[in-house]
Amino acid sequence: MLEIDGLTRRFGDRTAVNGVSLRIPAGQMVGVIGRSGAGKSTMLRMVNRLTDPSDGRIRFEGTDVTALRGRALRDWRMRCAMIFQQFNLVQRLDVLTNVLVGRLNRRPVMTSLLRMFTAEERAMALAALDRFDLAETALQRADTLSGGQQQRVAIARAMLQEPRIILADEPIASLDPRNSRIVMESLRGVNREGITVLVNLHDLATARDYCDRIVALNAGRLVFDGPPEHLTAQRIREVYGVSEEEFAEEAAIAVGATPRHAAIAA
Ligand SMILES: Nc1ncnc2c1ncn2[C@@H]1O[C@H](COP(=O)(O)OP(=O)(O)OP(=O)(O)O)[C@@H](O)[C@H]1O
Repeated sequence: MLEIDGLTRRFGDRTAVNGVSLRIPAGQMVGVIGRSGAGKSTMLRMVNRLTDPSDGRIRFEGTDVTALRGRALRDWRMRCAMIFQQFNLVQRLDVLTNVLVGRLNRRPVMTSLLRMFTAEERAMALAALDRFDLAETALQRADTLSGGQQQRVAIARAMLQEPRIILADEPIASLDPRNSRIVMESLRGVNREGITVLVNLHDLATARDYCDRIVALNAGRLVFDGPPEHLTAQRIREVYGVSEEEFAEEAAIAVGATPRHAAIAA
């Protein structure tokens, strides 16, 4: 269980996340939605402690994540893998090594990359690539892969961390509809193994299609928390004061993506 209580983050006089409380049982797939600047990224980054909260508490299975320091904080970050919109692969390294990077935080010093990994770890990395249909790309440089393939490599890398939670910040915003589907299916696949997934999405339809639960933020506050079927077009209008289409367009422009309905029409 991930417990978030009164989580708040201020940047100067701006409150990016404002008193958010959530209980997320292990194994849930939670979609986080909201307009640009609503605080979605800040919330995810606080869970992983890339950003420190100004107030409030995060607990995971009884451990106070907000108080972790040093080694314990590094261990938490390993258990709580992040996936980003821009994949964050090391472009000049091959795909296999990029996946093995998921094991690196277990090691004190970075020396020669490949020699540091055991045969067992390399087998794990290959199995992860194979699972996402990427085994044949293992020895290619990362920058020769398509965006969708790179994002799947990022998911494979996250899996090598043996995470309990995956935090995905707009993982499909740079992808076309087909690759978006493949990546969302990959995330759903790992979720079905019992890994909790929190995924920021600008596209409501995707959130509805893939998530068990939707959490909506508006100006840092939690304004909706429930199953996808409760997030009706009318509810969107009540919460955000705009139609679902306007919401989608605005959010897509903010993350530099194409709204799904526009992409399909194109
Ligand atoms: N490091 C920072 N310094 C100052 N302000 C910040 C910082 N990070 C975020 N903010 C501000 O906090 C608010 C929430 O930003 P955040 O990126 O979390 O929103 P978001 O919902 O993820 O938006 P988007 O979908 O546009 O990425 C915004 O007003 C943003 O400008």
